[in-house]
Amino acid sequence: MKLNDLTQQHLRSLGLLDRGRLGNWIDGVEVAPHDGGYLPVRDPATELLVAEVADSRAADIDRAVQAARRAFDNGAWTGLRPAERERLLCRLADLIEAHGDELAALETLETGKLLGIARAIDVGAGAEHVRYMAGWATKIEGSTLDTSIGVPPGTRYHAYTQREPAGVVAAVVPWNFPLAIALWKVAPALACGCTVVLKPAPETPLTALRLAQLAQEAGLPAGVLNVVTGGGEAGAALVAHPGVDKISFTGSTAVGKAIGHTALDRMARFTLELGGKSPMIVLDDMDPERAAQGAAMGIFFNQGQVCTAGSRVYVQRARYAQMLEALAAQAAQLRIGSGFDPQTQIGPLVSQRQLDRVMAYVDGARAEGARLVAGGRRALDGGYFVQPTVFADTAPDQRIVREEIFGPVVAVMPFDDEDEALALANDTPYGLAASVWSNDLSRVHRVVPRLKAGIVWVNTHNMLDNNLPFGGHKQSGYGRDLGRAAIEQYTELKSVCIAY
Ligand SMILES: NC(=O)c1ccc[n+]([C@@H]2O[C@H](COP(=O)([O-])OP(=O)(O)OC[C@H]3O[C@@H](n4cnc5c(N)ncnc54)[C@H](O)[C@@H]3O)[C@@H](O)[C@H]2O)c1
Ligand SMILES: O=S(=O)(O)c1ccc(CO)cc1
Repeated sequence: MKLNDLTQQHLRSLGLLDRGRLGNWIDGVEVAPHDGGYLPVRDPATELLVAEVADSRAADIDRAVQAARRAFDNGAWTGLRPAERERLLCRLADLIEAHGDELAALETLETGKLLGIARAIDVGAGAEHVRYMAGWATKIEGSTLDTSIGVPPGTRYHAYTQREPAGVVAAVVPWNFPLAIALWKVAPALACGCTVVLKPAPETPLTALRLAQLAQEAGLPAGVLNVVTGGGEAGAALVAHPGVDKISFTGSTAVGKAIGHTALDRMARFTLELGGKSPMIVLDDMDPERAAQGAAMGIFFNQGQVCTAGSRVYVQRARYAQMLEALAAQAAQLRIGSGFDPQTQIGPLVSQRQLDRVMAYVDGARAEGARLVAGGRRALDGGYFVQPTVFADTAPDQRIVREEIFGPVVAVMPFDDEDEALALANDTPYGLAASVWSNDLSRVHRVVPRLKAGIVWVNTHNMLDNNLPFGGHKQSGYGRDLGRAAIEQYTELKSVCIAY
């Protein structure tokens, strides 16, 4: 199969055709894998091979961690004045923006996502995030304390706390927002004076490798940001490496738990951003058309490959039929196609594996007796496309209600009162996000505190901000990305006590 004309035209204009084989980025240079081979990177819209990247093994990981260790220990980055780190990170943000067309095209090429989303979120919000975190480099502070122990008599103490960089950071990221999520980890780590080994998902390594080159162009010293490509084996070797002080992972809950165990064995610090099964609660004072629009955005944005996707929608019974009809109509209208086509609203899923996984959930839901009201089939010829799919009247114990699908599939269910809505919404091991849809402030204030989720939206869904800490309750994670909270994740607190 050939790259479709649109993709080809777009990539040729940016000089991105025929990327060939790409090695790891270690210590400021491209390095071929030591003993592993190469992994294919495919365009999900056409299934065509677009590049091959290193399938890294322990020796490659060791080389990258050693480079990051040297760069940390020699003080070339950590020892810089914070204002200088800020300046270099701002330069990196400028370069990300200056190469925005290229980075967005690479992101669409490897994920299949809409070019507009790649431009706005992975590139636009990503660059803003680097700038936001650069600002923190000069604002990391501790506190002074008045100690009054008075032992031995006559001795006084002056005490203070300071935050120090956590050390060498292993950042392991997924494929849904490859550049944005990489930057959520790389930017605060670098702002705090850490050095980084970044491992992107095997499906989406291209923007991470380009980011490392841009970091060098921005003036970051060699070894400060290293990128190793590969799959689970590479990730496992990285997080188990004794030279890694801090692990920052975004991905599935199963892998996150395994990483947590590995980290605890040597007491490495860790942040885990994991899966979700996020509920939307629509109260009966809400306009069902508006709620349906919100639900469509909540579940179909990025083909549902969003960890906060609103994949369970609970609607108060008086509005249930209307809202279901409106949501099904919206799902049926969405235009499916290449992410490079500006008319497209739903692109392909990221891989054959993800397509098979999502279709297994859809087929399983049918077999379990869920009522299909929209979609339910693969779309187009070739490529990993799935129709936006709506199931109704699903039961709390069905797999599409309990398990994370990570695709454009939503289950819509009725409820009678707020207590029932909250019981259903909280009936999950996950606790990443939730949304409430109502214009009645008293009802909103009653419901929000009772939702067990790291972020709760009111009359919106999937909205993140660089300033707003993001992470999960329950099995959706440990620690936080974004905002000031992220700075705490990449620093160690030290107390200093001086007798005088
Ligand atoms: N909470 C969040 O912020 C957030 C954001 C996006 C995605 N996610 C989650 O990510 C998942 C989808 O992404 P995925 O399929 O790439 O997840 P995944 O857990 O399979 O892989 C994530 C990353 O971990 C690596 N990896 C796999 N096995 C590993 C191991 N044993 N040790 C170390 N690294 C390993 C992968 O190569 C990849 O880079 C979903 O569950 C989704 O909810 C969470
Ligand atoms: O990383 S994710 O949680 O999947 C995510 C959610 C929302 C957005 C857009 O605001 C980006 C990434």
